Amino acid sequence: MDRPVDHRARPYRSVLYIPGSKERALHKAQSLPVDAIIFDLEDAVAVEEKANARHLLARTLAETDYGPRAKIVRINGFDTDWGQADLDVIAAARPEAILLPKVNTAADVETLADRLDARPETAETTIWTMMETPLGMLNAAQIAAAPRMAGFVMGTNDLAKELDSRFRPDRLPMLTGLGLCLLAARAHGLVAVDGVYNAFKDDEGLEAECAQGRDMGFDGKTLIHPAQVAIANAVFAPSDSELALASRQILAFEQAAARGQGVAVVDGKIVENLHVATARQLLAKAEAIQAIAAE
Ligand SMILES: CC(C)(COP(=O)(O)OP(=O)(O)OC[C@H]1O[C@@H](n2cnc3c(N)ncnc32)[C@H](O)[C@@H]1OP(=O)(O)O)[C@@H](O)C(=O)NCCC(=O)NCCSC(=O)C[C@H](O)C(=O)O
Ligand SMILES: [Mg+2]
Repeated sequence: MDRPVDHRARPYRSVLYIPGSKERALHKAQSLPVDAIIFDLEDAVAVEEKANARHLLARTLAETDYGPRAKIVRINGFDTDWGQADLDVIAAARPEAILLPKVNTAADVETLADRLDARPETAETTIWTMMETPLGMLNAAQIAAAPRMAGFVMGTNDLAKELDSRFRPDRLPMLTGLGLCLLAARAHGLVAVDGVYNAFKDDEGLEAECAQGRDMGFDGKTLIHPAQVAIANAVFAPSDSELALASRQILAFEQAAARGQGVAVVDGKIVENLHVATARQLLAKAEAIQAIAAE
């Protein structure tokens, strides 16, 4: 039997949006140390630029080597005038993943999956969804289980609009929705990336929001400007002290196991096999980050 694909095997600490209409930014991304790029044809592209942007993006994807960065294309929804044309043009570039905005139900994903199934060039393309509507968040578990699903991206701007909530540094109005999506993502083995921090010159605010997202369990943060990349990469990478502790936990547990015991104690805290699994996961993540840095 085939082993299930581990969508979280590669890092997604920094996921940068680039408007598909901005040629200079599309080229700049080749030199930025991001883990993934979302090439955007939706909200970052003005209506009058939609057609040009999709052709510019298809050409750029065909001609440009983005190295180890994961490449995700956000198309417009199929309930707009542009969604189907976006897919028709972008499919030829064999995108790794298509990101569908404003998804409300698993049926939205199935519609896209059927259209991908119908084209040989998108046989390997996975689906990511923007989680940004109240209905979508309430249906997160069914959406996560839909065909070809590989990742969730939180759309906190749209969610704030829909909730009519105010910006708060602690993101209290968002936490229920973010938590529902994280539960669904983890239940179905998906990547989960946190929403953007709009004030792209406020490093302190960004760092605090990244730390909150990391504490909650997100894999990384979506970003809107290159100046945000270093902070997200640092906050979502395992720290030196976390790695040292993980190594000590594994060693202590192995030594305890050799003595026939199922529990070790490190720094006054118990270490059981589940903690060892987390420690191994952390070391694997650090290795994956090193591997893409070396490419
Ligand atoms: C926010 C910006 C409009 C600022 O643009 P600009 O004033 O041009 O920035 P700079 O002059 O500081 O740019 C310096 C250089 O960096 C390049 N650049 C800028 N932004 C990007 C980027 N995103 N990716 C790659 N490169 C970028 C510039 O080209 C300059 O390069 P160079 O001249 O060679 O030095 C702008 O940053 C921007 O448009 N950001 C993206 C906005 C966006 O994508 N928005 C949509 C996604 S957010 C969203 O929709 C979330 C979700 O749906 C929700 O609901 O929450
Ligand atoms: Mg949005």
